[in-house]
Amino acid sequence: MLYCIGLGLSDEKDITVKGLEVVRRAEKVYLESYTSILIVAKEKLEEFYQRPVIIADRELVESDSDTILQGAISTDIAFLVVGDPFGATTHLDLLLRAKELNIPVKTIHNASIMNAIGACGLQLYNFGQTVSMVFFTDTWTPSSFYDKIKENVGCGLHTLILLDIKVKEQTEENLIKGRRIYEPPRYMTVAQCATQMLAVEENRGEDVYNKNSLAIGIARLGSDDQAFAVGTLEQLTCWDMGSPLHSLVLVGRKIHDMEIDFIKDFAIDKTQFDFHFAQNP
Ligand SMILES: C[S@@+](CC[C@H](N)C(=O)[O-])C[C@H]1O[C@@H](n2cnc3c(N)ncnc32)[C@H](O)[C@@H]1O
Repeated sequence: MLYCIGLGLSDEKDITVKGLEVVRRAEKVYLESYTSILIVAKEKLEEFYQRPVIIADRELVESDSDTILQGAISTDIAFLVVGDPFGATTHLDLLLRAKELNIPVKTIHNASIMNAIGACGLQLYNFGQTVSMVFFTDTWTPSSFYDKIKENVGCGLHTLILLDIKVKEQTEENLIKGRRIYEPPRYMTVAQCATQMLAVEENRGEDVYNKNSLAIGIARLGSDDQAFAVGTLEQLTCWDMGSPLHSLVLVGRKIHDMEIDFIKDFAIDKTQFDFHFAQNP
């Protein structure tokens, strides 16, 4: 059996009792390591689970999945995913391959950025499509997120923006020379996201949002030092929210008075909040 087990959002103790029971008896325990991270290192998980944990990078999960799946034909294999196994990235390719091999799959769910986001004070009912923001390069500034935000804004809905994670990146030179040397991991910040959003708005010039639009920066949701910062996109371009992971929510027009009262508490500048709120396009 292949068990896909959600680890929740913060540390080793977020795993459910059901999940922990499987981890303790599974033949092998893999940790998917490229779509999200916990605030603790793998060693901390191993100590708490009392089991060795094998890091599963993108290559192993997407191109070499049989290495994981062969074991699941006759034994129990635990595949750990930070957050919920079906929150954002769904690993459908792995599940389809398991199906082809007639391997039964069981999922043990957990909190995800997709549902815990309500902690920022905005109601899940009022969110539109979730979008992803990737790191722009000198030659690549994808803006497909913009059209989805435009649809959300058109309906007055909030937009959750998930931010890029780059692990095991290689320089052009190392890639060409086939060297397995990797750059340090990069996690997009709220400030980088706000900056890229404004650059795209300037290019498109459609005024879907602008520098006065209200947004909420979210950092390390679910951990003891989780942080929220409410401000205009312009304010957030230079707001430091500390260590990863970060997400950003663009606030929509459909907003209840209670949501307003709640988010006001996180305002970067409380004295300006009412003014900024009134200006929110
Ligand atoms: C692919 S998604 C997360 C999928 C994960 N399986 C889940 O259910 O939460 C990864 C992105 O979600 C956001 N994210 C995940 N956990 C977060 C957290 N604790 N605080 C803030 N943002 C988070 C970040 O933008 C991160 O780059």
